Amino acid sequence: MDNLWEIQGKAYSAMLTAHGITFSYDGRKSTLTDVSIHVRSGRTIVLGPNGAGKTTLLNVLAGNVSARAGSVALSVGDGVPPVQPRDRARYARAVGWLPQRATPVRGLRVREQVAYSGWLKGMSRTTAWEAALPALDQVGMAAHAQDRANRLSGGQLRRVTLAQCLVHGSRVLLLDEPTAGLDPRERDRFAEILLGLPAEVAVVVSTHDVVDLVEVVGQVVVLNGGRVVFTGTPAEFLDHGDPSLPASRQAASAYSALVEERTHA
Ligand SMILES: Nc1ncnc2c1ncn2[C@@H]1O[C@H](COP(=O)(O)OP(=O)(O)OP(=O)(O)O)[C@@H](O)[C@H]1O
Repeated sequence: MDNLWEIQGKAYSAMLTAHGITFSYDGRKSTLTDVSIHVRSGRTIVLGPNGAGKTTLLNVLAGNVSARAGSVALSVGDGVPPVQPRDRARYARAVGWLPQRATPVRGLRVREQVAYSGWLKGMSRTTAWEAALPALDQVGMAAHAQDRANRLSGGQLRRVTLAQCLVHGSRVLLLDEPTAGLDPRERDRFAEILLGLPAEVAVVVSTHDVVDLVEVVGQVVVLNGGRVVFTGTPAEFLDHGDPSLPASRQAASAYSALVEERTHA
C-alpha cells in the first residue's frame, strides 16, 4: 500500500479522468450535466460563478458522492488497471481532498492531526507519524507541529489541512477554494506552496479568483450551470478577454465573456 506510486521502482504520474458526469442531489434536477475533465500532473483551475457546481464536481472527483451517469478513473501507470472511486481504500489513498471549510480535530496537536489523516488513509501508525513532519515542512508548518490545532489561524489551519492531503502521498489534490477568506500574504504563501509541489502531482483548484491563479496553472476549466463551458490553456482562456484591457483585467474579462456567452446561449 505504501508503494502505490512506485511500480517496479519507477514513480508514475497520475491522470484523473471524469467522463460524461451527470449528478443530481434530488434525483430530478441535474447539478452537473455531461461533465468531462482530464487532469494530468500540474495545475488545473476550475472557475465558475456561485452555484456553478465546482464543489459538487470536486466531491464527485474525490469519490465523496457518486454520479448518476458517467465514470471517474485514476490511471497510475502503464499496465496497471485504473483505480476507481468504488475501490475506496486505494482511491482515497491516491486522492487528497481539501474541503472548503478546514476543521481542527479537537484535542489534537498539529502533527497528530496530520498523522491521523495518514492513518485514516491506510498508513501504519508509525509511517503516518514519520510522514507527518515532512508533510508539515512542505507547507511551512513544521515549527507548529506541537501546537494545538484549534489554536491556529485560518491560514495556518488551511495549510495544515493541505499537509493532511500530502501526508499519504496523494498524486491528485482536489482543493476547494483553498484561498477563500485568506489575507493577501497567506494567499501568496499558498500559491507558492502549490508551485513548490513535485511536478508529478496533479492539483485541481476551484476558485472564484481568476487573477491570482491563472498565471500559475497549466489548464483552465470553466463551469457554468453545471456544464463545462471552456477547457484550455491559460493563453486560450485569455483569448476570450477584451484585448484592449490592461493585462491585469484580461482574465476577469475572459471569465465574464465565457460565463455570459453560456448564460445567454
Ligand atoms: N447538499 C446539497 N443538497 C442539495 N443541493 C445542493 C447541495 N449542495 C449544493 N447544492 C446545489 O447544487 C448547486 C451547485 O452547488 P456547488 O456548491 O457545487 O456550486 P459551487 O460552484 O461550488 O458554488 P460556490 O462557488 O458558491 O461554492 C447549487 O445550486 C447548490 O444549491
